[in-house]
Amino acid sequence: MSKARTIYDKIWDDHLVDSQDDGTCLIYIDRHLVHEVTSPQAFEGLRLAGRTVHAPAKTLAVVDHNVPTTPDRVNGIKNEESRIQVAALAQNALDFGVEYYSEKDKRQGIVHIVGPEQGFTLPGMTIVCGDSHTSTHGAFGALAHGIGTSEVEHVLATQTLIQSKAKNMLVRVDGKAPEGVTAKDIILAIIGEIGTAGGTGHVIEFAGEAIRDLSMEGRMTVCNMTIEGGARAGLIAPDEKTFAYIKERPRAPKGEAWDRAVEYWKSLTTDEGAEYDRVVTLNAANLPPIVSWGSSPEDVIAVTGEVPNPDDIADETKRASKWRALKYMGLTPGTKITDIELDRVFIGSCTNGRIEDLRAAAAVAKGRKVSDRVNAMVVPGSGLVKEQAEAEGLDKIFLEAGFEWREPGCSMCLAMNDDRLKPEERCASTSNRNFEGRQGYKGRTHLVSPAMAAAAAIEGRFVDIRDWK
Ligand SMILES: CC(C)[C@H](C(=O)O)[C@@H](O)C(=O)O
Ligand code: SF4
Repeated sequence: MSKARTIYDKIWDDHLVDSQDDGTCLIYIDRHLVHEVTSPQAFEGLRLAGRTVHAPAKTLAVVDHNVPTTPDRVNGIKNEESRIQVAALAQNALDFGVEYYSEKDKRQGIVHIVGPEQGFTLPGMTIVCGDSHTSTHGAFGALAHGIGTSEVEHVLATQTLIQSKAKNMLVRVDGKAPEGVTAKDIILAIIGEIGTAGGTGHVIEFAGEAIRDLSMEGRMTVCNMTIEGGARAGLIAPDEKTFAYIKERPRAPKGEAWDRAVEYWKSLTTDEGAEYDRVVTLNAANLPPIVSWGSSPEDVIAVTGEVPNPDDIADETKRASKWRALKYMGLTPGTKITDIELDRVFIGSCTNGRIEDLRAAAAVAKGRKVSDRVNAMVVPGSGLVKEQAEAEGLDKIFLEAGFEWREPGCSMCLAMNDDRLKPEERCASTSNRNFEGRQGYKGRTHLVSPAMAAAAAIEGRFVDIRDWK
């Protein structure tokens, strides 16, 4: 009998083109997503070498990082650097015959939201993009990871990638998540547990009742932040929820091809008896809503908690780094999380910019008003998310409550456009990174779920969504 395999092993085996004695392998890439930040030199490389894109139909380009999110963007991008980068992608896509969604196309949005929406992302596939949060697509049981610009060029030219096989890690989240505890809280808790280097060298498979219970949107949130736990990729075995999400998407297989695909997708589960190199288990029933307090996604605490005291850390280097984080964040040990006041709230990003996230935030915002001290914005993850939200009247709820309602893009997740924090401004953000300067020079980011962010906008400080009426 052949060896029991994990879902990662299976996808890997199905894509292996060549393997050398030293472990260097060549794998076939099924899907390549391209955005404006990491692709210009790659296309330039092709041009210089006189090469073409090997499989244009397996490549999809979309602008997200640099596009402004104000409605006047249809009249042209004012910021010169952004304008040049966006124009370069448009030109490259045209020159190389790659499908391209511009800021004027309603299918445009954050690359990791667009792929699944279009049915471009499918189970069992290998998917790459010059972007670390490509791990998002693992929610569909695809092997998806970020690559560097020289690899983008390699994939464009050959539709293959040089890789070595990673180790297998299982993160099992048992139990039922309590009301008010979301996918975002689950993944923040996991990163808090394993640390930002915890997944290094591994592909993480997420399993367990709490993961199964998540919607596809929630699973994408979990896989999105796998990269913040240091892992190469994260994935979740596909199931009926996955198939239901994909069915009828523009690029999903149709008719007989659909039936054959589903049959294959059903085989993408980890075999009984397959071995993992590392196993971590958590119980979702014990999880609270979580807020990050520092400048690393592992710096997390329950909303009911207090800012920790770095002096309690034995390791000297770590202690110093956490003191630095507190100084940067303008916080003192012992401060109750619910006493932290906010200036800004950002609801959006490839972590939490999907329709379900906006629904959760709108449910909190409905009939309420954003605090006078807070400037809050909602940025749908794609034009289609925006359209759906507007059809449901969510835009009105947000606008009446005093939130700004924007056009799709990465926005204040990383401040590559005009959406950014001023120095020392404090923001509750549904994004995935709280590094120094991430949302603007000297800006202070607290990572939270969409409902927690919306409630913080209304109260002007963090509140425990579980007992907030
Ligand atoms: C700009 C891009 C290369 C980057 C990434 O790789 O993740 C960005 O999307 C981010 O979230 O920091
Ligand atoms: S939304 Fe943020 S994390 Fe996602 S791709 Fe854009 S910049 Fe990166």
